[in-house]
Amino acid sequence: MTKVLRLEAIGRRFGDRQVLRDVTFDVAAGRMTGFVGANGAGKTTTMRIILGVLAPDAGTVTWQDAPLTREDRRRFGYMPEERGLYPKMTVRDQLVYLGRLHGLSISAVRRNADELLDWLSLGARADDPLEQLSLGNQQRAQIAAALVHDPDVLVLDEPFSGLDPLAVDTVVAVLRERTAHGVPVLFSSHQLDVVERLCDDLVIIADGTIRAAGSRDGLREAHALPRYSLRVEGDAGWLRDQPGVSIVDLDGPRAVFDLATGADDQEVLRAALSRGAVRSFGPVTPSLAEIFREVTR
Ligand SMILES: Nc1ncnc2c1ncn2[C@@H]1O[C@H](COP(=O)(O)OP(=O)(O)OP(=O)(O)O)[C@@H](O)[C@H]1O
Repeated sequence: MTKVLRLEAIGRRFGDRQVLRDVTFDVAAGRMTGFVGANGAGKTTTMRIILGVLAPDAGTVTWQDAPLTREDRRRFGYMPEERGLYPKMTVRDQLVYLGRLHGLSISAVRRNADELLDWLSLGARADDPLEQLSLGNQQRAQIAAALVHDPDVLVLDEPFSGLDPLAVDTVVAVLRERTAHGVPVLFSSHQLDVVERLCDDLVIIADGTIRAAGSRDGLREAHALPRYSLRVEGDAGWLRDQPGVSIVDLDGPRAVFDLATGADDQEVLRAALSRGAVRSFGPVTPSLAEIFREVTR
């Protein structure tokens, strides 16, 4: 039995619009899986199908190799796009209420709620109604709500939107603690820099189809170009005449260039050293933004 949440060949249409087509990917135990795509690509629809809020027209979602049951889904933590806490209820009361709804004992749920609120730096606001909190703090409360019942699987729709960089780090620490206990975490985000920094695995969706899925580092390698960056002491203009080199960007001592197939990177390095000091030289790995542009073109 593998602790994997698996989507296989999921299809969904709204009216005559096919919004998901053959959506297949895994969210593995103990991994943070970033789910990225443009507006309307199908992320929220996919997450709603995982949670059973919406039924697929085709395909299956399995957890630990078996089709998802209502009981499994009770053990999932979900942060929906439309949020959905009660504005007039205090933060702590809603967490306790939600934890009880998921079947936790009152003592367990109080303990979890207080721990999460502390961890998310919301302890001082625990007895305030949600509507009196800043938007960023309301967002933290939503995250606490998704986590309060110690879920087996976490599905979070845009958990980092509206958070400042420090708050992002706080939330990441809380999620990492969950993955360290083997929980699979699927989160959607528009912030490619944030996803790049903190996901282990990546799923890229465009127009309802999966364009790339796999480990972040594996995808980077798979999409790597024979591209290099070089910084020398003097002017790097000589690179223009170096065999096999095509310049991508040249700015005084700094250059980014592609190497033709078969050209030797060490040859370029030796050429640089023969002209003076070399401050840095190495391959350039593509950023997530570049991979995203390439696979969604
Ligand atoms: N209930 C619905 N009825 C009709 N069309 C819908 C419905 N829900 C979603 N759609 C359409 O399905 C497509 C996918 O929407 P979805 O919300 O899943 O995208 P998303 O990737 O989450 O986008 P965003 O990043 O903007 O939240 C969109 O074209 C959307 O208009």
